[in-house]
Amino acid sequence: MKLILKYLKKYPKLILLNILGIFSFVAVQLGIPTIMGAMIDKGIGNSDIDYVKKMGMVMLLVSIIGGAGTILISYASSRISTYMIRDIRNDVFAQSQKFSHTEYNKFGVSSMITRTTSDAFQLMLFSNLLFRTALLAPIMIFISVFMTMKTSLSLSLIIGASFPFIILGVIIVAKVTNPISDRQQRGMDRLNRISRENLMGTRVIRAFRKSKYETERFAAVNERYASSSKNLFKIISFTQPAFFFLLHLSMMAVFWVSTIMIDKGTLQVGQLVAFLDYQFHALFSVMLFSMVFIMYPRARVSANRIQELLSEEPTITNSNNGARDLNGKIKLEFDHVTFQYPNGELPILKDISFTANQGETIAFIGSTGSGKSTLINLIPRFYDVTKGTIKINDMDIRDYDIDVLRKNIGFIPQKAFLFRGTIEDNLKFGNPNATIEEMNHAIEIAQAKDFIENKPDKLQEHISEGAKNFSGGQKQRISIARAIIRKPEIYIFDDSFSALDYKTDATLRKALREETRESIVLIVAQRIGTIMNADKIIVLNEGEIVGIGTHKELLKTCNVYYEIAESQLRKEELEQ
Ligand SMILES: Nc1ncnc2c1ncn2[C@@H]1O[C@H](COP(=O)(O)OP(=O)(O)OP(=O)(O)O)[C@@H](O)[C@H]1O
Repeated sequence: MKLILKYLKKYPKLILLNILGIFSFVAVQLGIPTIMGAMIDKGIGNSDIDYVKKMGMVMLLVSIIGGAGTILISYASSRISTYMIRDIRNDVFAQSQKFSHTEYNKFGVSSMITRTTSDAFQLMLFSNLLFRTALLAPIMIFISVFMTMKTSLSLSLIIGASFPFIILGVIIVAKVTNPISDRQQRGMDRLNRISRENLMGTRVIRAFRKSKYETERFAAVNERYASSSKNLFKIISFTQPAFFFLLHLSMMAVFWVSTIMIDKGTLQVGQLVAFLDYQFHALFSVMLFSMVFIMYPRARVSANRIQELLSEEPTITNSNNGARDLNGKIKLEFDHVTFQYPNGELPILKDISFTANQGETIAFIGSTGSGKSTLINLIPRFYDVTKGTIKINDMDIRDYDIDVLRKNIGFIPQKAFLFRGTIEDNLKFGNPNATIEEMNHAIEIAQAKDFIENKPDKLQEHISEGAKNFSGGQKQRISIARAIIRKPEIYIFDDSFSALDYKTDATLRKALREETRESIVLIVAQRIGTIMNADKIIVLNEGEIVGIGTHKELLKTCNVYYEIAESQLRKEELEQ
């Protein structure tokens, strides 16, 4: 509810329209039975056709006003709920942009998608119901109860007797549905997760002939989801017939008592008609109001899940008044850096120290899982160090404005990720103001010019979702060009040449050397050939530096490096 109230404040005009609609609706709905009662008793009872005509006109006018009120309620409530959910979705998305990898790992991508889609939708349904009925129903209940009592006190006691049963029913339903709603939304998370995994891993699933297994796995999770939804709808759908049963029961009692009263002359037929209408409004409004309480637990689960995202404090925060400039010649320094993943038990990097100066190429090599990617992920602050400091130009990177820090880094990830759009759109992701010359220069260095020229639409060639219409090597080269366009101070290549053939790899690195003369280049690679010309090679083993030096120095001083080189180079190359 707090979440809804917070967003509601933005739309005072629509709230006002909603209230206006509610009041005209209430006045009309509750005015009509009085007019009807008078028409029957004074008009039909006295055969006064003029009176019936006059009251008929009044009734018509009142109905038109009532119709306008209903339209106003629908207009205002649907607008408020739609805008509100739009704002919530925007805020959740903006918040997710602030999240570091730690928060992504904590929530899981699938759950974040469910929260912005399914949970937001649940909240929209509930808020729509809320704005239509939350104010309307209590006013209707209050006035129609008053009118029933005014029409006949003894008959109203009969209706009053059904109220405690309705309230008790609502409490029971709310209590029972709360845990089921929670299970249902978590089931939706699981469904999303499996769908995503399957859609992304289709080729693996087919290659390993696991389609049947995956279909069964999906069906099992889907069945669990359907079962909790079924239980929820069963309970909710049971409430309406139960309510109407109570309504009819009380109507029967009213008819029974009123027959006696009319016989005795203490009640008129018109009064009975008006009473029945008021009774219907009173009980129907109670039912509407009950629906708010019945739907509330489900909406609360969704609201809590959204609120949990919105109130999550990102672990990586931007320094207040962080430095806006890197100042002078670029220098990067790791000073006794230790790092442990928030969900991990042991440090992945231990006491890492090294310095990289402007114009230098530093390479990282080591067995898989030795911590190479983890190390370079610390530089753009995807994670923050656990101990020690990373400095750029002698200042802790946490003291820089995070945008300035990242603007100066050209990051080329292990798995090239391209967005749906054109090649040009993707290049401009690196620098929206890049000119055509700059783009051509970047694709030339990235050795992407030839294949782009061969595409029918050149730079305008369409990239499909997940860049499925490009090969692994082509994707890598576009993602390298995207980083070059930024002209960053620090280049980070995380195994970004792995999908290139040896010749392209060598030509690309040669062209890059010219381009990056004024920058620091950090390269993570598995191939010795890719890094042997680096100014400094850092050998990692189980998160520790076990060797620093040039290729030649390391061959002599570092066993781990020698073993890697031995497995990849010919004997003569080793002895050179
Ligand atoms: N998000 C994470 N949460 C917890 N542990 C992680 C996470 N990412 C990586 N690790 C662990 O950190 C260790 C180092 O992984 P990292 O990816 O840095 O190795 P790497 O040297 O780059 O390996 P590769 O050459 O195979 O890419 C591994 O044991 C891995 O399981």
